[in-house]
Amino acid sequence: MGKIPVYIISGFLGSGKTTVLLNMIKQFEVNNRRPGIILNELGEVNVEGHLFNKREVKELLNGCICCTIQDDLKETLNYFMGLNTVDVLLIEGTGVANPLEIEETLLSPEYLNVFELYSIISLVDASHFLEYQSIFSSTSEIRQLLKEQISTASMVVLNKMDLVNTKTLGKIEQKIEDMGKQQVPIYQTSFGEIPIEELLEKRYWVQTMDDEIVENRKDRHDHSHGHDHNHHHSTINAIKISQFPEMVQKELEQWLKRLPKNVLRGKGIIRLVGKKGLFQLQFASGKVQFEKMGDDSSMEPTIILIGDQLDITELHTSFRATFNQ
Ligand SMILES: Nc1nc2c(ncn2[C@@H]2O[C@H](COP(=O)(O)OP(=O)(O)OP(=O)(O)O)[C@@H](O)[C@H]2O)c(=O)[nH]1
Repeated sequence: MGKIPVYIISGFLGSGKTTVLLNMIKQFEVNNRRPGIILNELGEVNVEGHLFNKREVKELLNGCICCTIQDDLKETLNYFMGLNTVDVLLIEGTGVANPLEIEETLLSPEYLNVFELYSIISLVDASHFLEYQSIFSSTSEIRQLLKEQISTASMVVLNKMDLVNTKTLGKIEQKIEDMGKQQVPIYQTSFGEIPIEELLEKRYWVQTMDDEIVENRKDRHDHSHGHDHNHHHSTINAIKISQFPEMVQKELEQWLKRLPKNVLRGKGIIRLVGKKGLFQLQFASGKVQFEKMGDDSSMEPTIILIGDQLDITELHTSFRATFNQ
């Protein structure tokens, strides 16, 4: 059996990684290929797990595979190695992962003969890119992390183009160019709709010379030794809100939109007053979405908020005050 191709899907919180991942999975299944999926979430539960029902999924929760739970990543890779039923592996990092550490794990000797990294696909939320890059509205850690997610990419996907105008696009392109990304393809899209052959193309190459790994991009060489990575996302945290009754849709929407700016992302499973069943909640790029889940869903209502130095007490108090908890 040949090596198992691996795709890493990176990109900041809410940029569209899961959207692209689901497109890729569908495509593999149409072609009778059996994808293994590794999902990593900062929160202690994955409220999107149901999107991957009946698939070979491993969830790594409550930390980032690029640092605090890197051993879990190795364990999971070992699991897929032993399975023999998976012929492609898709890894979605948390929105604050630096793909470099995942890449390095894959390049370590125990995995090099089993897995073959095909591409690091980096999603960029075009509607928030300039804001996240601005020293006035973002922290240096977030700016650095975004830069790393882009600079490690084999392919950049500029997503959420439906939310930006031409002038903004020009500024984004200039910024990405300033980051030295002229040499990799940059696709502009909405809802991650990129021709599948572009997504799946092998864009990452490793040569082995005298047992020494030489990466395809020399500009990153200093990263591959010394292992002195800065975990720029150390101030990012996630909080879980649970055990709450049905919510009034409008009230929840208003509460989310009024949250402090350091709340960068929200997702959850909720019940809505006057509506049957469970709903998937998405809060990203300042927009709130609700989607009805299947009637067989039986998860406990939960909301996960992710952001930069979130104040748990403040957010819980605000939640309780707004929803009379
Ligand atoms: N308007 C707009 N919304 C989008 C687009 N792509 C994705 N979304 C929405 O943005 C939200 C976040 O998308 P996801 O695919 O979950 O993003 P993610 O990168 O996996 O998010 P994290 O889980 O935070 O890492 C969802 O509500 C999507 O439906 C787009 O191109 N335009």
